[in-house]
This record gives sequence, C-alpha cells and structure tokens, in this order.
Amino acid sequence: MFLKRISNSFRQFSTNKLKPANFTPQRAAEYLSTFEGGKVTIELYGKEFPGIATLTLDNPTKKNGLTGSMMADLHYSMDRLEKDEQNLRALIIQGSNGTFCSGGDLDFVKKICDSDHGYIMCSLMSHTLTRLSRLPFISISKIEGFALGGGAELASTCDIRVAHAKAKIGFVQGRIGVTPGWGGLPFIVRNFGYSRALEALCTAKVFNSLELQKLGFLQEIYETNADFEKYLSRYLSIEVEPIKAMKKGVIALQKRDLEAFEVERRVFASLWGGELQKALLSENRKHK
Ligand SMILES: CC[C@@H](C(=O)O)C(=O)SCCNC(=O)CCNC(=O)[C@H](O)C(C)(C)COP(=O)(O)OP(=O)(O)OC[C@H]1O[C@@H](n2cnc3c(N)ncnc32)[C@H](O)[C@@H]1OP(=O)(O)O
Repeated sequence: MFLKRISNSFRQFSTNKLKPANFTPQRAAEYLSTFEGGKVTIELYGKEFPGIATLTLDNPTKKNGLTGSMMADLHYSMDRLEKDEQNLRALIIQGSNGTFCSGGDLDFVKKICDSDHGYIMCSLMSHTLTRLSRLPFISISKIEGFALGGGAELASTCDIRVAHAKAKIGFVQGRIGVTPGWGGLPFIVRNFGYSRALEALCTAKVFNSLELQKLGFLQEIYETNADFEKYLSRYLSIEVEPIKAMKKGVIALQKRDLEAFEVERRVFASLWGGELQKALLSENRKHK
C-alpha cells in the first residue's frame, strides 16, 4: 500500500525528474524549489550577541506563508546550520515585517492540492523540522504577529518560544480540512501535554500570548525589541560549550518514534487534496 502510494506519486512527478528509486529529501527540495516566491535568509545577530544567528522567513505579501522554494531553502539552511561553522550558541527563527509565518502559502497549496504532492511536501518538511530540532545549539522562535498552521508547527519544533505580547498563534490546520503534517505533532504534544494538544488541534483556537504562556507553550513574552534583546542576553552569560552540551544531553532524551512520524505523514496525505480541503480552501478563510 505504502509502496503503491509512493510509486503513484512518482509517476506523476517523473516529468520533474523525481523517480521512486532515487527519491531523497534533496530531490524533493529540488522539485519544490520550482514553486517560487519568498526567501529564507541566515545572518549573524551582531557583535553584541556573539554566537547568535537569525533565520528569517521572508514572503511579505503572503504574511510569510511558505512557498515550495522557501521549503527548499529551509532544507538547504539545515545543511549550512548543521555544519555549525560559526560555533553558535543559539539560532533565532523569525519572520520579516512583523509576522512570524501564516503557514503554507495558500497559492502554492492550491497548486499542489493532491494527496501525492501532500505526502512529498510533508515528508520534506518533516525531515527539515526534525533536523531543526536536532541542531547542535538551541533554537528560539521569536513570534511576532501571526503563527498559524504550519507556522505554529515550526514554532513548536524550536527548543524555546518567545512571543510579542500581541502575537496570535493557532493550529488552524483543521479549519482547512487537514492535520499538522510537518513532523510537528510530537513537539506540539511535548509543549502542551496530550490533552491540551488535542484540544488546541481539534478546536483550532487562535491563542493570544498570555494564554500560551499560562499553558507553558511560551517561555517569555516581550513588548519591545529591547525587551527581547534583554531576554536574549541571558544566554550570553553561559559559554557556548556548556550550552551545546546541555542541548546534546536533552535531545538524547527525545525518542524519535519513526512509526508515529509515518502515521503523521499518512494521515496528512489522506486528507490533503480531498473534497473537504478543496471546499474549505475555496472559502479563503482568515484565522484571527
Ligand atoms: C496549508 C498548509 C497547512 C499546514 O500544512 O500546516 C497550513 O499551514 S494551514 C494554515 C494556512 N494559513 C492560513 O489559512 C492563513 C490565512 N490568512 C489569514 O488568516 C490572514 O491573512 C492572517 C494571516 C491572519 C493575516 O490577517 P491580516 O493581518 O488581516 O492580513 P490580510 O488577511 O489582509 O493578509 C495580507 C495578505 O496576505 C495574504 N496571506 C495571508 N496569509 C497567507 C497565506 N498563508 N498564503 C497566501 N496568502 C496569504 C492575504 O491573502 C492578503 O493578501 P491580499 O488580499 O492579496 O493583500
């Protein structure tokens, strides 16, 4: 059944040089990079914050919704970050222009709205977010504006979440007829606990920062960038080596349940491209 699904996928993708026998995340990234728009950039934070870098999602006309090429960029970003050439202590994941990430770019989503594409897209994202969670330094999501759907999933995968007082965060996937499928489910359960996670997913509530701090999902709320930097400077009081050692020790406790990841991808792909998703997407819903 699984092999049949994959071979069907690749029959469809074969014109794009993706074939069942040679599928890799790299090839999926090459394929998805043809769905252009937006970019992902990595920069050092600055001299006053040694060992800290930023990864910025930038697709301002879509509230930083992720296109295929941004998904590919994220994949290539992990290649760079895993090398850790700058000997980082922390990576800040953020969005440009006052918004974290509104999930998948819905124009891209509409172009890949069938189960096979859904499976390939979520497999690449699941691979990328797993790599993000296992980077040798800590990751901090800095959430301004909206973090919705896949954007909330990306934030969940980071080690630490810090949000602006007016941020809005919601696992709204259900509202467009799908589930989280980017490998985020175990992290959502880790951050909320089992029952609160199911509650957040099955109600698709859009939370404010205070609510999420009380639930333990957010570690800090800031009002101004100066407040954020004050928070960030706490990490400068510890040398890079013990920070990396701490991260290494903690991620060793993470059990990567491969079967659960596969179930996550399959249930995602079983809904992706279905009548329900297509009907809900055509409503152009907003989630506030
Ligand atoms: C699909 C993948 C799935 C997953 O795998 O997890 C998900 O990610 S599910 C979540 C998908 N995201 C959404 O459904 C978001 C829908 N958008 C909104 O709810 C709102 O736009 C907003 C994000 C709450 C922002 O509201 P507001 O501040 O009022 O701005 P506008 O609504 O006027 O938005 C400006 C502009 O941006 C476009 N936009 C916003 N988000 C997306 C998106 N995800 N994809 C594509 N375009 C997006 C919005 O349509 C506006 O465009 P214009 O009308 O052309 O100005």
